[in-house]
Amino acid sequence: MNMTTTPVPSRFLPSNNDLGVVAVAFSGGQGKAGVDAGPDALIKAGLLLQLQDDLSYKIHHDGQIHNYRDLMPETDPTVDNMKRPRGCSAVNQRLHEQTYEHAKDGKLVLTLGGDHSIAIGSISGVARAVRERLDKPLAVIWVDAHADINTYETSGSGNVHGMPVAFLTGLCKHEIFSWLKDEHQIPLTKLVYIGLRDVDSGEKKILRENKIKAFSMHDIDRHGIGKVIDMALEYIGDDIPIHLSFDVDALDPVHAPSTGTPVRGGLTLREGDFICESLHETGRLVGMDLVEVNPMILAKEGGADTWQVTETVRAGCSLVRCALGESLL
Ligand SMILES: NC(=[NH2+])NCCC[C@H](N)C(=O)O
Ligand SMILES: [Mn+2]
Ligand SMILES: [Mn+2]
Repeated sequence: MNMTTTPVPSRFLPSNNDLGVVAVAFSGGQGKAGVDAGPDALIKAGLLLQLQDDLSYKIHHDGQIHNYRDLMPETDPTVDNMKRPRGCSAVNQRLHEQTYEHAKDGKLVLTLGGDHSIAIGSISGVARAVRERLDKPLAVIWVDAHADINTYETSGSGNVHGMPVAFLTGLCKHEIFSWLKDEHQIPLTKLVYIGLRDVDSGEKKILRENKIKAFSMHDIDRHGIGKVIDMALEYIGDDIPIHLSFDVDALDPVHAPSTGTPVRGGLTLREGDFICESLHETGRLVGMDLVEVNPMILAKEGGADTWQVTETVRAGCSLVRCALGESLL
């Protein structure tokens, strides 16, 4: 271990298998219906029972799948190229409080989405707790086909699920999101991407100009997933807690077809699980998001129980179990 770094105090780390769960039925960060049904599909597939019975977690879940309808404005017109900005902001502000409440007593926090815009709230809430308890920033490993680092100025779609990293790192600020405080930001030097293969040209410029660490599918092909994880963890350093934000579209559509923006040429099931297992092994994982499971997306092709939905939900459950300590032997 590098002698100049202070290890993360164990009093912070999730030690007693307490797991805070927040289920977020939100789809307003993008335009396709159905991603709000993701958490229900994951929970109905038995995810929380598996975590409790097989992995011995004490689950702290309010039993709800939050749609935050009380927070939704009646009309939510586009502002500065952001679609449904007020709903996105209000949901994330509430979610921020929910993940913060769990993380502040040292619980590991699992957020089930929902589209990826919800990482604005889930991650900033965990980052706030880490800052208060440890006076350290939070590192984020963002596993995704996409960089989700558009600002409202660079975004071609106007969908906020393509912007969460820009908000979380402070590259993008907006008065509608004024509750998001600078001190809960993720430093650009503590952010690592894995799995990228569909990055917009404006995003490439942002990645280059800010020297953001990113391992694309090309890098995974070249080095193998084991080496890529080693390099990612070395880059972050061994002295801070880690949040894993896993967009199911990082997996190849062969394994996770039921998602809104699938991109060919992605991770295998084992590569995805391996990333999660490796982060569990660090002992420094304090939060995880699993997002963009959309059980409705291919349903029109033969009812909601198509093999595509089953496979995607199974893959999502497996990723979470691996991040929370399931091992092969
Ligand atoms: N979380 C996601 N699946 N994001 C896809 C983003 C796609 C595109 N880059 C956009 O900004 O609209
Ligand atoms: Mn994606
Ligand atoms: Mn994403």
